[in-house]
Amino acid sequence: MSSVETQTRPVRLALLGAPNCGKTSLFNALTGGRAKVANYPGVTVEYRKGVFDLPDGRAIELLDLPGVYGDTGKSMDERVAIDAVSGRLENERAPDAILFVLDAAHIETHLHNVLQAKNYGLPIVLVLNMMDMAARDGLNIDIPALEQELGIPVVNCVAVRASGRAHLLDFLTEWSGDVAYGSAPKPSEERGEVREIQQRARSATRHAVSRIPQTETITHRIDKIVLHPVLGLLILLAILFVMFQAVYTWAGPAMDLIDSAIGGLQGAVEAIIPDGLLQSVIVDGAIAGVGAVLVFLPQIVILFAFILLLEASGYMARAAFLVDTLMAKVGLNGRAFIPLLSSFACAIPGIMAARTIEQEKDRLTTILIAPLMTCSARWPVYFMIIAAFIPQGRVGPFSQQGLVAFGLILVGILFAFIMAFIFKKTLSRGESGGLLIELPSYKTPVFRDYLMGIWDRAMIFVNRAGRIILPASIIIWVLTTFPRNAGSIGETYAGMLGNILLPILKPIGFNLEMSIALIPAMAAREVAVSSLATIYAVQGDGIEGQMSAVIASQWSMATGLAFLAWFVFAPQCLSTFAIIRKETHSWKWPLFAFGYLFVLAYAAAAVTYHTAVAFGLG
Ligand SMILES: Nc1nc2c(ncn2[C@@H]2O[C@H](COP(=O)(O)OP(=O)(O)OP(=O)(O)O)[C@@H](O)[C@H]2O)c(=O)[nH]1
Ligand SMILES: [Mg+2]
Repeated sequence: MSSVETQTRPVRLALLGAPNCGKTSLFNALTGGRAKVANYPGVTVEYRKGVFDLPDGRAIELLDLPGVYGDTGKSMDERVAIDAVSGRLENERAPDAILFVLDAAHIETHLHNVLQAKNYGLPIVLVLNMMDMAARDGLNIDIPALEQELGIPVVNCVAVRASGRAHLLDFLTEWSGDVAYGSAPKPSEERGEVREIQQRARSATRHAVSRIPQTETITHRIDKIVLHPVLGLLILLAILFVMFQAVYTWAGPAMDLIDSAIGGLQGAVEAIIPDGLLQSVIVDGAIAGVGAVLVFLPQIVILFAFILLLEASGYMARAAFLVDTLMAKVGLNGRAFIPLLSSFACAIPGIMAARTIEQEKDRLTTILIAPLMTCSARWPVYFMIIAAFIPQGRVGPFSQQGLVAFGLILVGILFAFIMAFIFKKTLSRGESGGLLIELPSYKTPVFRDYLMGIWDRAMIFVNRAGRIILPASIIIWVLTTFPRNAGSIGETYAGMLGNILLPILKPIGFNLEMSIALIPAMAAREVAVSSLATIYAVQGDGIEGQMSAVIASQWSMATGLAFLAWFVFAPQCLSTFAIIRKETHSWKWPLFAFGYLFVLAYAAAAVTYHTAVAFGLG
C-alpha cells in the first residue's frame, strides 16, 4: 500500500470485546448511530460501520462488532467479529487497529481476552469502559500500572457520557495519526496456552486493581431477592402482570384522542370531497384501514416502555436466569432466552439473535418456535377482539381485559415450550448448552437511549401503517368495491377470493369477511385488523365507531374467540418465513414452520369455536 493511500483514506478501527461491555453504546455515541443497546449480552449479532470526526477534523471509520468471549468464535455472531478483525469478512478490508472495550467493573473476568486479542497483530488499545460502574462498586484501577502489565495503551471511558468519552477522543487524535502512518506499535504476540494467559491476566489484575473492602455491591444485594428461587419467580410474574394491567388501564385516554382525530379527519374529508369513489377510497379505504391499527399506538408505547426499562436495567438477564431450569426441562438451550425475548417485539430480530446459540440444532429449535412469541403485530388483533368481547370489568383489583391479554401471551409461551420439547425429541436431538449468561450489573437506564428506544419502536409501528397497511387497505377497498354492480360482499372480487378459503375456514367459525381479511394479512398480521375495518366501512351504512364495536355487533362471541385463538399461532407473516429461509439456508424450514403454525392455528380456533358454541356463545 502506498503511503499516499494510507494517509487519505480514513483509519478504520474495530470495536472488539466481550458481550455487554458497551461497544454499541460507544459506537452510537461517536457516530450518531441508533443501533440497539440493552443491558444483557448478545444484543449485537452483525457488524456495522459508521464514521465520525476527531476533534481535529480527521475522519475515523468505526466497526461495531458482536461480543466475543475469546478468539475461537464458537457461535455465528462471534465468528463475524473474529472474521472482521482478521480481515476475512467478504468485501470488507481489515481494520487498521483494534479498540478493545472492557467492562471495568468486571475487569477480573475479562482481562485475559485483551491479552489474547494482541495476537491479531494489529495496533490495539484497551478502552476501560464503565468506569462509573467500577467506581460505584469500589474498584480502583491503576491505569499506568495496567499499561505496564499489558504492554499496550489503556484509556478510561464512560461511553454513555460526553465527559466520559472526552479522554478517549483526545487519545485517539494522536494514536490514530500513528496508526495512519504505520508508526503505532504493534503489540508483541501473547504466547502460551489459555491457562497461562489467564494467569498473566490475574497477575496483572493483582498489580493494577484494588477493591475498597466493603460490604456488598448494590447488584449483589438486589440479586439476593430477585434471584431467590421462589420469591424471584413471584417477582417476575408480578412484573409481567403489572405490565399488562398498565397497557390496559393507562392507554384509554390517548386511544380516545387518536380515535376522535381519525373520526375528525374522516368527517373533514367527507365535507370537502363529494360522495363517490374518491371519497370512499380515502375515508373507507385509507383512513379506516390505517386508523384501525394506529389507534393501538398508545398500548404499544406502554408495552415497550416496560420492556425497554427491564432490558436497560439489567433485569431481563435475571429473568433468563430464573426460567433457565424450566427451559432446560423442555430441552431448550439457555441462550435461547434472549432470542425469544426479542421475538416479543418482532420475530425477525429474534430469529437473527439465535445466532448466539452455538449448537446448530438448538439454534434451529429456537428459530422454529420464535414465531410463537407474541410479536407487536399481533397486538392490534388482540386489542380489537378483547375490546369487543371481553367486558371492561375487574376481577378484584385487576382489569379483566388485561388478564385475558396476559393469558394469551402465556398460551403462546406454553406452546413454544411444548413445541420445543417435541422438536427436541424429533428433529433436533443432541446435547443442549446450558445458560452461561453473565449477569450484568444493574444500571440506571440512560434516559436518552431509553426514550429513543421507545420512539424507534413507535416509529416502526407507525411506518408499517404507511408502508404495508395503507397499500393493503387500498387494495382491499378496490376488491370490495368492484365490480360496482355487486349486490353483496360475496359478489365482489374480494368476496370471490374469500369464498375460495371459506370452505376451509367455515368449520372453525370464520365468516366471509374474516376469510377475506386473512389473505392480505399474510403481509403482516395487523393487516387483518385494517382489512376488516375497510371491508366493514365499505359495506356499512350505519356501521360507525371503533372496530371493536363493529365486530361486537357482527360476530358471535364464539367466532371472536376463535379468531383470537387463531392469532396466538397465526402463520401469517411473510417476512418471518423469509428470515427463516435466510438464517437456515433452506426452504425446508420456512415451509415446515408455516405448516406447523397453520395446523396449530387451525386446531386452536376449531377447539375454541366449538367449545364456545357448546357453552351457548355461538
Ligand atoms: N453506566 C454505564 N453504562 C454503560 C456504559 N457503557 C454502556 N453502558 C450500558 O451497558 C449496557 C450494554 O451496552 P451495549 O452498548 O449494548 O453493549 P455491547 O458491548 O454492544 O453488547 P453486545 O452487543 O451484547 O455485545 C447498556 O445498558 C448501556 O446503556 C458506561 O460507560 N457506563
Ligand atoms: Mg452491541
